[in-house]
Amino acid sequence: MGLVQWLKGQFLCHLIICYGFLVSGLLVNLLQICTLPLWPINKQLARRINCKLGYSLTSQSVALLEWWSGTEVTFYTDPADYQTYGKENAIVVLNHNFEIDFLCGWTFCDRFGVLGASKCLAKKELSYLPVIGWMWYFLEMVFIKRKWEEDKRSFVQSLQNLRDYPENFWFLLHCEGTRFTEEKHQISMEVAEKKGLPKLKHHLLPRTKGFWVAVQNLRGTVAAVYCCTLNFRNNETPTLLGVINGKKYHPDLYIRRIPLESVPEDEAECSSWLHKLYQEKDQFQEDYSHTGCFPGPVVTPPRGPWSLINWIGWTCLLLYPLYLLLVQLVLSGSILTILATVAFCSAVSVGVRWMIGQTEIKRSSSYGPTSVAYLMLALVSAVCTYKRRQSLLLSSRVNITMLCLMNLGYDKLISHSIS
Ligand SMILES: CC/C=C\C/C=C\C/C=C\C/C=C\C/C=C\C/C=C\CCC(=O)SCCNC(=O)CCNC(=O)[C@H](O)C(C)(C)COP(=O)(O)OP(=O)(O)OC[C@H]1O[C@@H](n2cnc3c(N)ncnc32)[C@H](O)[C@@H]1OP(=O)(O)O
Ligand SMILES: CCCCCCCCCCCCCCCCCC(=O)OC[C@@H](O)COP(=O)(O)O
Repeated sequence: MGLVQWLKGQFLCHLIICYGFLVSGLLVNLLQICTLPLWPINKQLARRINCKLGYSLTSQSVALLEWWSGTEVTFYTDPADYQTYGKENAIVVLNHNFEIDFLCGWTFCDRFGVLGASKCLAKKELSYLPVIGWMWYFLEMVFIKRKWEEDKRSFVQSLQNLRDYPENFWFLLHCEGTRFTEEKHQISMEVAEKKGLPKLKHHLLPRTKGFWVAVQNLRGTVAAVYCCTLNFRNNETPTLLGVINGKKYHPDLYIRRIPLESVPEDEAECSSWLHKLYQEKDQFQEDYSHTGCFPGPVVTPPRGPWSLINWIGWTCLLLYPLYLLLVQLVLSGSILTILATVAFCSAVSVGVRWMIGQTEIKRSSSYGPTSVAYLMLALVSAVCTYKRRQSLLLSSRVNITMLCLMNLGYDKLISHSIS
């Protein structure tokens, strides 16, 4: 192992990286707050400034991936489509299987100059993430609770707000709505079977409502759907911790441009269209597992220097005051102050570790019912069928069980199991 590679694995380096990310992030958040008075006066200028600020923070992660870990995303796409990337607004549909898929997404955005403005449909919990979540709020990211009845108003409003966005943006949608796990896959394939849809091997069954609503509300604003299929060579299972440790991964990304006019307007037709798209994506993944590549020529734009320049700039800017502070601390000779500083640094590193934890699939939410709930439902529905019309007492107990399940958020599945 070379010296540089050894250095990349050292805790001190990680501490410096995290310190830079956190402090620059908080400064970016502060500057974003300062743009608040500008919104009512010149909204478009405020948005542009926020895009630049967003770039300044997000591109640090791109630099980490591309320059620190040396990971290069290989792009497979039609050269004619390639000419349009970055010059139009688009809805990006991407599989949700990997812990660093968002980082690969950001690299893709950065290569085509839309990183600062790009958005995604994200679960509400992400909006509370310190630094990143707060930044997204100013970038007009669309957050949802993943409960349609509660989401529909704010979802549509947030999309409508994007109609006059002053910069080209890509809107990322993980239609599966949650990250792939074997358990969720099994359950979603049961739903597929009930709906008479073909089974998918590499994807969860897509949820179609969010896609349809996005397409309907962004017609005339967005020119195309970019169907993106991401995989990693040699069955790699990449992690953010691996990237921070300087581990190089080998992602392949297949992008197909589909003009928005070819997406049906009617909800049911749009839903079938999306299911068909996922069946095609599944076939691409299946072929990839045999051949190790996607169809279409490789067209990878070179990595740009700006993410690195920005990262080095922030690091230098923030390391100097840190250095002065440490020197003063040592010279002061106060044990109490030194202990307080150590405690503070430990708290920071625990905080960042917690943030990194949000990217880990093992901590994925239970969105989409768990198999335990599924088992309980099967039980409830069997009891219902057997005892229906027999005893008032029993049916009232079942009703109580159902009410409890509804409280746990499994109402959708209950109505399905009954129907
Ligand atoms: C390499 C990348 C390339 C490019 C990247 C480009 C750009 C990147 C740009 C920007 C990125 C910026 C930042 C991103 C960085 C980090 C963040 C990254 C990711 C965050 C992503 C997320 O948070 S994912 C979670 C949020 N997203 C979604 O949930 C979208 C999908 N969901 C929906 O669309 C849903 O429809 C809904 C949430 C809108 C509403 O859900 P609800 O359940 O209330 O209603 P539905 O109608 O969907 O549900 C009922 C129907 O569902 C059926 N059902 C039941 N169980 C299941 C199941 N397990 N699987 C599938 N379907 C199920 C049920 O039968 C009902 O069917 P009906 O036919 O009766 O309707
Ligand atoms: C220079 C850079 C240094 C980086 C230091 C590390 C700092 C930590 C960065 C944290 C970045 C957090 C981005 C979180 C994005 C997580 C996206 C994601 O994958 O969300 C999951 C949801 O889609 C679905 O949720 P589940 O239902 O699967 O649950």
